[in-house]
Amino acid sequence: MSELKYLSGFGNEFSSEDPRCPGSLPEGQNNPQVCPYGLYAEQLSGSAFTCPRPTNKRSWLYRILPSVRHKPYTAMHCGNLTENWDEVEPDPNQLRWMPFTIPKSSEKKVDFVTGLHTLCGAGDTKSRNGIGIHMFTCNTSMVDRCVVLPPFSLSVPQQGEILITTEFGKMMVEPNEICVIQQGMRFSVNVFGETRGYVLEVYGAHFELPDLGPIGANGLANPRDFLTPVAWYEDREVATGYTVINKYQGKLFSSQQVFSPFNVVAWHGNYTPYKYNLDNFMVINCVAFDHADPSIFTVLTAKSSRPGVAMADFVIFPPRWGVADHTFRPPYYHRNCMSEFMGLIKGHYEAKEEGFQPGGGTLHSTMTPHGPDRDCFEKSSTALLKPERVADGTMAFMFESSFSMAVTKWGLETCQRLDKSYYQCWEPLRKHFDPNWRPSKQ
Ligand SMILES: O=C(O)Cc1cc(O)ccc1O
Ligand SMILES: [Fe+2]
Repeated sequence: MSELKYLSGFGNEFSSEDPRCPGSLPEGQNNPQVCPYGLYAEQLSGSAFTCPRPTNKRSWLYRILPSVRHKPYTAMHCGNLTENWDEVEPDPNQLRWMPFTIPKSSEKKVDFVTGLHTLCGAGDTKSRNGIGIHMFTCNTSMVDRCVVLPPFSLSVPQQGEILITTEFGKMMVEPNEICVIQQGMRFSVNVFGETRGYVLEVYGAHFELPDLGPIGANGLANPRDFLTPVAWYEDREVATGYTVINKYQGKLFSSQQVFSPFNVVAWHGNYTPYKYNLDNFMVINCVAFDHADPSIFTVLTAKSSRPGVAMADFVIFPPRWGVADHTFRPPYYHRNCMSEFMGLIKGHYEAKEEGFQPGGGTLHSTMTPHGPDRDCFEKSSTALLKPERVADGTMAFMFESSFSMAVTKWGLETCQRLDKSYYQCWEPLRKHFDPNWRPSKQ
């Protein structure tokens, strides 16, 4: 496959034409009486028409046939995808999952949609307030089918690259990259072997770059490093039927059409899919003493209506220097009013060298205590505090959410990956309290 091209920037007003059709973007207006090349104009609105300019998102697609040319939707089997948060009793325990099992293609062919499994979440898509966290484990490309999700979804491939064909063009997303497919965008996923990753769905808010405050104009995830695909179309008739899968109010529906939906010859607008390579994150961290909160590592945030409170933040723990003086450097022990789901793309996580593996996960729910295991505590309390590389060759991440999430039956039982011994990593923590301790005289 030849190198794919991308447009750089975050939330820009982009425009793109498939080079096979020069002049396919109408000039000076969105709705000419007749579009160039006999295309149909279609608007994709990602925000209410009336949103203030900074949050108004829409794109115009110029396509061979409009999306509306399809047979009625019919309900389809949802597999392990759910939005039912009452399947099992609430569980406030610290939860850890071993790497989620990827089906062997010799045994069962599973594509991206069939391979989506809901792990935890909260809220509902009807009121557009909530989130869902899913794992995808698959081994086969989607053939003549695509999917459209109502929420905004952020995908984190962990094993195997994924080629995502969208109405805006194609994106190759490798482990250590993430991609965002926005509400209502149709996409199809090609894989090249056994593939696994994480998906965060946010029901009602766009992902934004966090404000930088006193950091200044640059840093963290820089806008220019976000990449949007360029227009690519196929004029392909599919006599046997092309299936468009629509996730609607938490359930899957399918509809048939006789042509590929990737028939957009040109488009313009500020509502697009995009990808981002986590190596481009400009890390800010403590250079004197104490442990800064992980919000300094926020790549993207989906804000709630409460100032400073996210429906979900996407936070990473990238390779960096640890230099803090007279400080316990690893994550502190804590209880958080936010929920913390963590995944691991590669390597290991500093607070737990063992047990938390790439392709697995942890959930520390609202106010559930957690922190370093015994080994980490003992080592870091006595370590010589010289400048040290932290997390080299690793990439852990966190979906941090203000929702108190429910875990699904699949997550607690069916997947059979729950590590029942997780709590034991804190059992060996012992007392160091010494009532006779006195400050040493300088
Ligand atoms: O729980 C965790 O491991 C994530 C985390 C990391 C950190 O550096 C500080 C707080 C925090 O929740
Ligand atoms: Fe935490």
